[in-house]
Amino acid sequence: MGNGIRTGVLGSNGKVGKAIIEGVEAASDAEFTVGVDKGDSLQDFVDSQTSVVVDFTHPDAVMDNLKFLIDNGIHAVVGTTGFTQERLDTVVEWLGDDPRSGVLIAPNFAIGAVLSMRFAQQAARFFDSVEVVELHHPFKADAPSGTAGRTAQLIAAARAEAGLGASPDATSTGLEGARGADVDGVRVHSIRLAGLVAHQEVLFGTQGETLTIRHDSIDRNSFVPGVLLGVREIGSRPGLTVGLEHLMDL
Ligand SMILES: NC(=O)C1=CN([C@@H]2O[C@H](COP(=O)(O)OP(=O)(O)OC[C@H]3O[C@@H](n4cnc5c(N)ncnc54)[C@H](OP(=O)(O)O)[C@@H]3O)[C@@H](O)[C@H]2O)C=CC1
Ligand SMILES: O=C(O)C1=N[C@H](C(=O)O)C[C@H](O)C1
Repeated sequence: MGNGIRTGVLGSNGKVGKAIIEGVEAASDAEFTVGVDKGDSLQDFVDSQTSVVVDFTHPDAVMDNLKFLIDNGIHAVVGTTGFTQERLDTVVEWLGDDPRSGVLIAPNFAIGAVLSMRFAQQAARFFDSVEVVELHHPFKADAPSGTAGRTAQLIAAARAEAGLGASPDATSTGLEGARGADVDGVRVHSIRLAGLVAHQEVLFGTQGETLTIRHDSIDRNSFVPGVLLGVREIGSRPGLTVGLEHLMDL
C-alpha cells in the first residue's frame, strides 16, 4: 500500500468518473483504489480500505451511496447533482453530532465556474435585470443544471439583500416555457446541444449597459483540480461542506 490518499470513484464508467480516475492516478499524493459503477458492490470501498470516495453518478443513486459511505466512516467528495435543501438536511442528520466522515457536495468543481458564481453574486445588486443561460451536452440527466440553480439562488439572495424587486418583464402572453424556469424569481434557460460540454452565461442589464459573465468547461478534465482539492481537504473537515468555494478561501 502506498502513501497517497486512498481514493475510489463511484460512477467509474461515466463521462466524468473516467476523467477523475485519470486525475487521481496522475496525482502524486493520491492513490486510486477501486471504481464502482451501476451493479457493482459498494463493499469494495471498505475491502480496499478506501479513505475518500468521489461520486459522479446520478441524482437517483447518490443518496443511497452517501448513506453507505457515512455509515462506514468513509469521506465523500460529491459532484452528482440533485441536492435539494431537504436532501442536504438528510445528509446532516445521517452525519450526526460527532461525524466520522467529511462530505463535500459541490454543484461545480471547475475553478472558473466557482469564480463565475461568486462574480455573479457580487454583480447582482448593481443591475435591474438578470437571466441565466446554461448550455450542456444532450445526455445530461437534469435541467436546469445544479450550477445554474445555485447561481440563481445566490443572485436572488443578493438582490433581496439589496432591496431589489423582480427583474422588469412585461410579457403577458406566449408559449409556456418561452421565458424559461423560475428559480427564486430568476429566469433560467437550459440549452441541450450536441458538441457542448458544460457552459453558463449570466446576463445582467441596467440603464445603457449589459454585463455577461460566461464560463466554459471545454473538457471534463476541468473538474479534476477541484475534485483533487476536495480529496486532499475533506479528511480534515468532518460534517457537511456545500460548495468548493469554502476550500478556495473565497
Ligand atoms: N459537480 C460537478 O462539477 C459536475 C457534476 N456533474 C454531475 O455528475 C453526474 C454524472 O455526470 P456524467 O459523468 O456526465 O454522467 P454519466 O451518465 O456519464 O455517468 C454516470 C455513471 O454513473 C453510473 N451509475 C448510475 N447509477 C449508479 C449507482 N447506483 N452506482 C454506481 N454507479 C452508478 C452510470 O451507469 P449507467 O450509465 O449504467 O446508468 C454511469 O456510468 C451528474 O449528476 C452530473 O450533473 C457532472 C459534471 C461536473
Ligand atoms: O451534467 C453535467 O455535465 C454537469 N453537471 C453539473 C451541473 O449540473 O451543474 C456541473 C457542470 O455544469 C456539468
